[in-house]
Amino acid sequence: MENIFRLADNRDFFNRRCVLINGPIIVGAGPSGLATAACLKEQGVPFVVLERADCIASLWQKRTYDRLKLHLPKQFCQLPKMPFPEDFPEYPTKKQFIQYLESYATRFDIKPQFNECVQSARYDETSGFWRVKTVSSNSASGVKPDAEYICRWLIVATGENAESVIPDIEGLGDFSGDIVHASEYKSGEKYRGKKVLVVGCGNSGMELSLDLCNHNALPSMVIRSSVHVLPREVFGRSTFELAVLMMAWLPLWLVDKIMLFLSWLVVGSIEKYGLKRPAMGPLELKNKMGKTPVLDIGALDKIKSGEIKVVPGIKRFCGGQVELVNGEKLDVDSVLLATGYRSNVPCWLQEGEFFSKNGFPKAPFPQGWKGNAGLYAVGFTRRGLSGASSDAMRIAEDIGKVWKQETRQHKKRTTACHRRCISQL
Ligand SMILES: Cc1cc2nc3c(=O)[nH]c(=O)nc-3n(C[C@H](O)[C@H](O)[C@H](O)COP(=O)(O)OP(=O)(O)OC[C@H]3O[C@@H](n4cnc5c(N)ncnc54)[C@H](O)[C@@H]3O)c2cc1C
Ligand SMILES: NC(=O)C1=CN([C@@H]2O[C@H](COP(=O)(O)OP(=O)(O)OC[C@H]3O[C@@H](n4cnc5c(N)ncnc54)[C@H](OP(=O)(O)O)[C@@H]3O)[C@@H](O)[C@H]2O)C=CC1
Ligand SMILES: O=C(O)C(=O)Cc1c[nH]c2ccccc12
Repeated sequence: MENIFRLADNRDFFNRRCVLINGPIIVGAGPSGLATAACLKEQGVPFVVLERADCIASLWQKRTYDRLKLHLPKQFCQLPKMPFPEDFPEYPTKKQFIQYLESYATRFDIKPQFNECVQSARYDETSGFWRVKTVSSNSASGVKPDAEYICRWLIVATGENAESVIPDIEGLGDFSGDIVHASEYKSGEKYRGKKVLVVGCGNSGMELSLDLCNHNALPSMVIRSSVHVLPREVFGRSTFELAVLMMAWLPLWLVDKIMLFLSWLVVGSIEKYGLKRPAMGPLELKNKMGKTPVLDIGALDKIKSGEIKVVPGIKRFCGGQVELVNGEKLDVDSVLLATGYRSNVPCWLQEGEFFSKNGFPKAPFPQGWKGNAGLYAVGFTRRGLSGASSDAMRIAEDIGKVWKQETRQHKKRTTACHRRCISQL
């Protein structure tokens, strides 16, 4: 690869490969990393993408269930510079979305370095470069040595869902049945006839409970606090699209009130089924706390019919039983943890100014894409794929400007000088 230079003495004390990258490093080959890579290509900026998994979009390919579909209409989920194929439905399936991402990577000739997990990254004030250390995992093509990359720009694209959240609940470790996080659930097939406790009532908890019903399992869903459930469509129009249209004219609080009124018209009152609504409106809650409202695709009907039982918070697990905060005890065969995800940035990025302790940029959207010293973040807007696309375009334009200026100047320099720059590192 022309944008990678091996340093003269290219092994460190731990026998790590030391590699100088001419251009930015993108950490993560999910939709955010791919979108940024495509936009950089257009700007003529070379880059390297490092991905811990052995494929692109590993969240979608390896950590989601079979029946998953995009829950926002397709126009809100496509990446920059390449629309979805016209024959895709309004809500593409997971398979279609992955197919789209594969063709996206091919179209923009994006070839990530797979099986390389970024273990640490820090800015070296003295040299003015980022030092990025990776650990390689074994791949079909053999064992790669660990590496240290050195670069001017670091683009964090590891996602809001990098790690699964496993709650610390008394007795969970000793539970006698099987425990699976939503990210490992594929289908309800193997739960047929089983009593399944689904912990959590976000989009994952709701959709897994629905899938369990469709496979004749017996789900009980834990709702420990409150939740906004909105129908995915109102009167044949996407609820999300209606909200976006209204946001152009009306203040957020009013849009929230209208959304709740429309939801009430379509699904009626949900309180009588054990679902308490948060005090804050659905869009305000998403913006302020990052909590996504549930866009219902059928779980609510199953709750109304009693096929999904709603239960309050968990006190403890005891053998094959769960004790709830209201004192009720339930026999449980399996536990599904639909307890959400977290960013992994604090585990590897040695930086405390731009990113906060929760692994998200401190500045709210639309400011959280650019930090200091060549640091960028894409896909941490809590606005799904459309937020990632808007970050990606901003980042590429920003780096592209500097790149063009510098390459113009660089052309005037001699090759000898170029060599001197590298050997100074
Ligand atoms: C079940 C589910 C359904 C969703 N549905 C929608 C939807 O319909 N519409 C929507 O807009 N959004 C949706 N989202 C939100 C989701 O965040 C986006 O769809 C999208 O996947 C975000 O892309 P990303 O590239 O930022 O993160 P990811 O897709 O998570 O990609 C990040 C990549 O970084 C890699 N990585 C992580 N850490 C490291 C490391 N240290 N070193 C190297 N590589 C690393 C990961 O392996 C991964 O491949 C959904 C999320 C989930 C969990
Ligand atoms: N395209 C699609 O159709 C889908 C999209 N998604 C998206 O993926 C992202 C993640 O969603 P999801 O996985 O649902 O995660 P969320 O973070 O949205 O929800 C986590 C849920 O787990 C609950 N919870 C956490 N810990 C406990 C505990 N100890 N006891 C009881 N309940 C607990 C939370 O309750 P509390 O609120 O009280 O903290 C909350 O209800 C979202 O952005 C979502 O929109 C997910 C699935 C499908
Ligand atoms: O699916 C997700 O997690 C998203 O973040 C998509 C999304 C962005 N803004 C929203 C508002 C309501 C429901 C979903 C989303």
